[in-house]
Amino acid sequence: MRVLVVTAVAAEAGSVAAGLAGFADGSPRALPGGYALTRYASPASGAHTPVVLVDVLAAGVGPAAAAAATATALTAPAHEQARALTAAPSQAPGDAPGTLPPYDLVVSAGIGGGFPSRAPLGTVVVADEIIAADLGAETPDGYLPVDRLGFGRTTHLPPSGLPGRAAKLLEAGGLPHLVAPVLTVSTVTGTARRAEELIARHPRAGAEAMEGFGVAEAAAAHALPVLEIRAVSNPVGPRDRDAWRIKEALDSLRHAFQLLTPLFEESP
Ligand SMILES: O=C(O)c1cccc(C(=O)CC[C@H]2O[C@@H](n3cnc4c(=O)[nH]cnc43)[C@H](O)[C@@H]2O)c1
Repeated sequence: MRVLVVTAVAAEAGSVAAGLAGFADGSPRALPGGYALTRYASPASGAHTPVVLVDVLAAGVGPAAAAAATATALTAPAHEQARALTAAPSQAPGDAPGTLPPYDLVVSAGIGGGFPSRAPLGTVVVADEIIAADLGAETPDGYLPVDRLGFGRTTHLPPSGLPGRAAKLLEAGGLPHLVAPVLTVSTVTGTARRAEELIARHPRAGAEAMEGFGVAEAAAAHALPVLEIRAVSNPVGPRDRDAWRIKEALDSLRHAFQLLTPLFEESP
């Protein structure tokens, strides 16, 4: 299994990496465009245990940065192979030194805002839908998402069963969690009115964050399955910076990845 985990910032990438207990830490790899990812490899614990490679990438904040960095990471094998073939034309692409492998699963991970009645601080929300919640048009009759305008889509679905398998692992580890839609927004919610609007449109939503849909768009362009994992750092609602619990959320994120590693040994 080869997994690409995309976070927004280095602190989130650090929590993901710290959760990959027992994994060997590879050196950072430079990608085109100035991106860098770090590879972690599971220990080979037996002849029949597949080695899991997890690449962790800090992509920047927001859906556009997330999509750009994820797409770059997903096309890097082609870049790397082309470069290796130019250097040594007789070499088969799969054997090229420095070749980055393709991936089996892409995961958007980080902290996020939780809708307080269902995802209080510290809860880990596993997305069963990844929804672009502000990609559309305002009209006198209300908001219209882009798909209702006849363009593109606003929802990506993880493979059926995968969020449930993730939830079982979190349950077994005693980590508070919820399987629910995660909204992707370009503007962090800062009023009760906006939070109510979002809930009216997406009554099952558990959390909001700023990258999931961008990561999912890039994964979909490469026909790869996607998952989103968010550890709640603050409530969605009126802006209150004193209410942020970033350190605790980063710790929940670390714990979540510690518990989720068996998921990466199965195919999605
Ligand atoms: O200035 C504020 O009021 C404010 C409130 C919450 C978060 C921010 C950020 O700039 C963090 C963006 C960063 O973290 C994720 N995140 C965390 N909480 C939320 C949230 O409530 N809504 C949306 N995104 C959130 C996000 O994915 C970004 O990577 C500022």
